Amino acid sequence: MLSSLLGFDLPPLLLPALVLVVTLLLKSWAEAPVNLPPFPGWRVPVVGHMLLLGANVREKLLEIRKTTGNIFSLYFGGTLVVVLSGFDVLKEAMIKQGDVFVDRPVGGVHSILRVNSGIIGSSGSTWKENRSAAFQILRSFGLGKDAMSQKVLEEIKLYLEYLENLGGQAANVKDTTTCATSNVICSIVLGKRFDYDDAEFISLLRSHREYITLISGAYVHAWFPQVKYLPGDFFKSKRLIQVYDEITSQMSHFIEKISEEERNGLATSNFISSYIEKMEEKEKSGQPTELSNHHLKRILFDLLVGGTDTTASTLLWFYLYMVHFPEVQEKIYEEIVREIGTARSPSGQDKVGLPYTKAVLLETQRFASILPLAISHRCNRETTVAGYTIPKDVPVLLHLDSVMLDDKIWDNAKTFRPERFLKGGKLACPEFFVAFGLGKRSCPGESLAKIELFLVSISVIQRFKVVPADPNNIPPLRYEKGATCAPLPFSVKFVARTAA
Ligand code: HEM
Repeated sequence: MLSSLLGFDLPPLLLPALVLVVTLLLKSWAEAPVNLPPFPGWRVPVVGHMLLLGANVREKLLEIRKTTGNIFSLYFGGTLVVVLSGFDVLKEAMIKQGDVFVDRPVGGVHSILRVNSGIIGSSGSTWKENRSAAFQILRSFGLGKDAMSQKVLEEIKLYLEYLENLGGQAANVKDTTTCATSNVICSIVLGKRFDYDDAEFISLLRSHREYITLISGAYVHAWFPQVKYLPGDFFKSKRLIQVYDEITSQMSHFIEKISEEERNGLATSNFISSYIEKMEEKEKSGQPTELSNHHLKRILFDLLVGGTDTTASTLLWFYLYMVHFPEVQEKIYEEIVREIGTARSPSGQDKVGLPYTKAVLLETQRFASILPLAISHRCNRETTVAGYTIPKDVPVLLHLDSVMLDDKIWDNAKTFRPERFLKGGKLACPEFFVAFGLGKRSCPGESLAKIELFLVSISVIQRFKVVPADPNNIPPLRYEKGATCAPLPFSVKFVARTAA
């Protein structure tokens, strides 16, 4: 009938396919809740807006913000997601309605990885009790106090020795820098550090990085979990689960080892023993508790993965910027010479001074914006933000990039200019600096990260000049894709200042 109307024959499957597409479109329109934040374009059946986002999601989201506004909706496959951009909208949601946006999404990738546990992946009372217990224990080990600077300085001594031994030769210091930052956490959590050439530990750290890279592509699994049943591993979902299992089994191994040392009276004081003690005390007293071995395993994962890669990536960006902006490096060195000199090593007490160096570190974090979408949240009841309705249980992305790289906030945001963090020679960090997130879930490791970044950077620049391996071929300012954006692998030289 249709063929005779058109005057030509339709391919046999075209008509049913057209009917299916139209039905899916009508169904998705009919189902869409009213007054949602606007969409940037058509929702394609099955894939939603995934094709619109393309391969460079980071650039695309910044572009969508320009055309669609500070709050917009997207469909990742069949899953509705809301993106919050710009400081005012983020503040309205994360600060003014902190309790509504405090939880993490459930389902999709979260259930595949069984991650509704520990700190980063949990919600509700599990999250509250475990985050509070973990950071209470970390504070008892000196987090946020001078004792922490001491631990960091012990590691820096060995890190500087390693750089010295490079003898000014070009090197990619990624593994060692990651190992050094991880050692600071390991010394508290496990009561021990690892040598920079410990192949097993380096392999564990590389697994962490692989996990961080793969998890950023995890939305494919979130909207289409069945991909794990497809032959092959095109979407890397099987590899993601494998890496996750490898890391968690390593965490179980750490717990078993410490428990055994504890039984044999050999354990030095550490986070694991303190957590188990806290958990047993609560159990004995009959108090209901969400502390458990299962959560402990995931907390170790959170602290080692969350606390290592972020700090190490920031330090790598710092080295890269020093090579790109040698005049900034020289100003840091002049400040170090003026305030500390070259005869003594930096100490925790120096953190009250060196405003220019601290401004450079803030600018490094702003410019690199290593967690462009933070970690996804969930709206736990229907609410309104910027006049739009966000339905209950919708995953919410915090578009930190939109704040850190906003020309309206930072004059000429795409230029590296540490002076923007100085006022009358003093450090001034405005509330728009959201590298550690904002609201109830903001980074609990901020004080540790800041002291590590500060002490490592001044210790390195006091002793070495960071120069390009090849002055005619400076490594580009490009990032590796992942949940955190580390710079692409690069080599530089650490030339001893006395020889420079
Ligand atoms: C430069 C270094 C770091 C940066 C830029 C950074 C940034 C962030 C950001 C943006 C979040 C997400 C906030 C949100 O969900 O809204 C976060 C969460 C978190 N960070 Fe950090 N972080 C750093 C270092 C650390 C360190 C050293 C530790 C460990 C001591 C740590 C532990 C955590 C944990 C456990 C969470 C999850 C908090 C929760 O879900 O309640 N981070 N961090």
